[in-house]
Amino acid sequence: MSSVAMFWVTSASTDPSNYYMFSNGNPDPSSSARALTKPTPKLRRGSKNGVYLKYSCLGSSERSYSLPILSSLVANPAGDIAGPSEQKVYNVVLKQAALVNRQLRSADHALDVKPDMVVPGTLSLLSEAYDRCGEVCAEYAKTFYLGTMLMTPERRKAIWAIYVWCRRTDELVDGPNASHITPTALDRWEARLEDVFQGRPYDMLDAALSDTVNRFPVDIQPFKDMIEGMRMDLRKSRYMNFDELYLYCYYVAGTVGLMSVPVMGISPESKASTESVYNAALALGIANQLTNILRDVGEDARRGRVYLPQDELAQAGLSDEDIFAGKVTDKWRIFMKSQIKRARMFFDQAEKGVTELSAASRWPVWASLLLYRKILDEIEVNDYNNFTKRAYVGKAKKIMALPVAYARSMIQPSRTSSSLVEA
Ligand SMILES: CC(C)=CCC/C(C)=C/CC/C(C)=C/CC/C(C)=C/[C@@H]1[C@@H](COP(=O)(O)OP(=O)(O)O)[C@]1(C)CC/C=C(\C)CC/C=C(\C)CCC=C(C)C
Ligand SMILES: [Mn+2]
Repeated sequence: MSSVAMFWVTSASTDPSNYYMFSNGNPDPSSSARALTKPTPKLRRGSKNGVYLKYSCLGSSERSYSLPILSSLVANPAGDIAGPSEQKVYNVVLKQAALVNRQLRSADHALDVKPDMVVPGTLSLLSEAYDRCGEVCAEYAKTFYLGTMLMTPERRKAIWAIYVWCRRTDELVDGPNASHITPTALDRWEARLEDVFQGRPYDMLDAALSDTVNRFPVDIQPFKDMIEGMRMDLRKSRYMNFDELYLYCYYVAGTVGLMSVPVMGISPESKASTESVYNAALALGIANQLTNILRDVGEDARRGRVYLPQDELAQAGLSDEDIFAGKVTDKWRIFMKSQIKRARMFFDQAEKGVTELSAASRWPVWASLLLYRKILDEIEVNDYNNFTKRAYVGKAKKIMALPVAYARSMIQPSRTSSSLVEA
C-alpha cells in the first residue's frame, strides 16, 4: 500500500519537536508549511583537515573499494592520515551505494520510480502535500528551487520533500524554539522519522516524504545521521581536531548528498562507480558545510560556538580568545587561507561527480556548487574578516553563475570505468 493511503494526522501537537513548526497552535496539517518559521540567522557547522588518503582499501562482500581521504590533505601540517570519522562515514557511503546500485543503473528503471498504488481520493492530497513542500523550498532557497524546476516532476517533488524534512530538522536546533529542544525531543523526531519510512506520516509534509521514500531507493540511515548531527550540536560547542569536525559535517550536510543521489539518479551513460558518485555527493555536503562555518565564524562566536579545529587554531598561534576578540591579524589570515584551501578541495572532489548524475539533475547541483563556492571568494574579498562581515554573493554574480552551471551540466558523463578519485 502506498504511504499516501496510510496518511493521517496524529499527535503533531504532542510532539515537542513540532512546537515551533505548528506554533500557531493549529493542528491542521495544511497550515504546517506556512507555520514553518521564516529563515533566521543560524548556528553554523564545522570544518576539516582536508586531504584524502588515496586508495586505501576497505573490504566488502562483493569487491573492494578505494577510500578517498580528502580530510588530511591540506591543512594538517602533521600529515595525519584518515581519522576514524572518515572511515566510519565511508562505510555509510559503501552501504548507500550498494543499496541503490542495481536500481539506479537498471535500464528498466529509468525514473527509479515505483508505480502508484494509492487509494482513490488520496492522490490529490498527496499532490497538495508536494505543493506545500515546493512552497517551503521556494521560500527558503529560491535559486535552488528554480534549479529543481529543470528536473523531472517526480524527482523535483522528491527533492522538495527531502529538502523540507532537512529544513525542519535543522530548525529544531537553529530555529526560534531551539532553546527548548532537548535530546528527548530529537529522539521523538527520530521515532517519527521511522514512522514516516514505514508509511505512517504525521502530517502533510511527512506524507510527501513517506511517498518519496516509497518510490525511490532512499535509505533511512543518512536521515538518522542528520538527527545525530543535531544531537551533537546540542552537546558540543568545540571540535578538537578536523576528524571531529568532519564527522559533524557529515552528519549535518554530507548526509544531504547521500539522501539526494538516489533521487537525482546517476546517468545511464556513466561508467563511474556508484560509490565514487556517492563520495562526490558526500564531498559536496562537506564543502558546503565547511564554507558555511567559515562564513559564520563571528556569528557563531557570539553564540559561544567555535566550529574550527582547536588543534589547528593552536598550531596557528590562535585561541578561542582571538576569535571572540574578532581581530583580523596576519595569523588569522594565514589560518583562514588554509581552511579555505581545504574547503575548495572538497568542492573539487565534488565536481568530479556532478557530471555523472542524470542529465536533468546536473544543472541545479552545478548551480548550488558554484554559488556556494563563491562564498569562499567573498571571504577573501573581505580580507578574511568573517567576524563582522558576512560574505555574500550578490545577485549579479548569482545570475552570472547560472549559465556557467548550465554549460557545465552539458558535459557528458565519463565513458570509462575509472574511479572519480584520482591518484
Ligand atoms: C540539488 C540539490 C542541491 C539538492 C539538495 C537539496 C536538499 C535536500 C537540501 C537540504 C539542505 C538542508 C536544509 C540541510 C539541513 C542542514 C543544513 C542547513 C545544512 C546547510 C546547508 C546550507 O543551508 P543554509 O545556508 O541555509 O545554512 P543554515 O541553515 O543557514 O546554517 C548546508 C551547508 C548543507 C547543504 C548540503 C547540500 C545542499 C548537499 C549537496 C549535495 C548534493 C545535492 C549531492 C550532489 C551530488 C553529487 C554527485 C555532487
Ligand atoms: Mn541551519
